[in-house]
Amino acid sequence: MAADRTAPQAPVIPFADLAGVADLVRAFPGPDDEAAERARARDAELTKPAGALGRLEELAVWVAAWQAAHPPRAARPLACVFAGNHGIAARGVSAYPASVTEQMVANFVEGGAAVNQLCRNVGAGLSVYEMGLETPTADFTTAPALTDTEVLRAIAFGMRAVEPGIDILCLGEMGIGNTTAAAAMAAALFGGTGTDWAGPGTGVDADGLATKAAVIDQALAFHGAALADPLEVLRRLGGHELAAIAGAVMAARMLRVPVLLDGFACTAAAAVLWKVDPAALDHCKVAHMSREPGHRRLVGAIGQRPLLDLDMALGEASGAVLASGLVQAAVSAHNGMATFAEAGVSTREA
Ligand SMILES: O=C(O)c1ccc[n+]([C@@H]2O[C@H](COP(=O)([O-])O)[C@@H](O)[C@H]2O)c1
Ligand SMILES: Cc1cc2nc[nH]c2cc1C
Repeated sequence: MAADRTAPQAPVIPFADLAGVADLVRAFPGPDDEAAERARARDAELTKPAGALGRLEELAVWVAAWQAAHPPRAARPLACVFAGNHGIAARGVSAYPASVTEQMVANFVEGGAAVNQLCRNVGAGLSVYEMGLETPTADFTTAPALTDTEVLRAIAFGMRAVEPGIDILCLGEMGIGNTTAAAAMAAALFGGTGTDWAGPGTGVDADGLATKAAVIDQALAFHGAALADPLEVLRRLGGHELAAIAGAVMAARMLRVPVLLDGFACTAAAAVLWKVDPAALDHCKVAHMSREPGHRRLVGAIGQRPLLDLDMALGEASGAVLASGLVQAAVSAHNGMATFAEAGVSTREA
């Protein structure tokens, strides 16, 4: 399946500043308790020992609660891959040149990337958003990665990517250098040094890993106390695609679409909102545990337990799309199974 390619337009920016973004996050709607209760009640009637479908049962209830609907739906997943370039890539922190970001966008559009095949497998749509690839972020060791206007525009752009009518949103990114940005963001949000959070990314050698840790430490020292504000972490250390992911997470909450988060960079972008309000990611599940070592630490910090653990470290929404198949399985079982009464199966003995 080929991807839709969408060039950045100038979205209407619905906030005056980052404080307005934080206000919206703190005012997020909660889950629909009635839909969740209906899902739990139906689950208790289905022909299986109580709890025997394990986390699939919890997934069906979670989808109902955040869609505010019972029965839950999962037939229409949409994957959104945001692509951005990073000034820090010029510092030798990736195994690949920055030109690969644009080349992989072309590959997504042609249908040749892993995510295209994974989308085909679950019937997901795929939209690829180029976030001004000709304009990388500034090198965050000497300046904020994004200006105020750039970060607000990228958040607003990501918000617009959430199409009404979709059942599940799978978020992912493409951006050479962005595991360094993600590691810096994680260190700023949750403490620790470059060494604690840097990993191989696309496969840097020992020198590359040492460079990564060093640039993260330089960035933490350069930005200092300004990093106490989580949305400043996104602006100063993040990137266009990472801000867009944060915006998409926000819009999905408002539009009642459950979200699957992909690997390290995607989770780091979402973690900014968790730091604003720990309830902000309750409509999101980390889809898989990335092989990138910082991801394990990061998902622990935001209290998540990934659905899958397959030693993947690809990005491009691949793990999120795979996990959407699991959500579809959970919802199919929930909606389609017979109840004990319908099937004439004896219930548990008293
Ligand atoms: O999803 C992950 O956890 C993941 C781990 C390592 C690498 N990646 C992908 O590789 C790119 C970033 O790696 P790097 O080495 O350039 O920082 C970016 O396009 C990501 O989608 C993704
Ligand atoms: C080839 C390649 C494909 C990717 N997909 C997501 N990130 C990527 C990074 C590289 C280098």
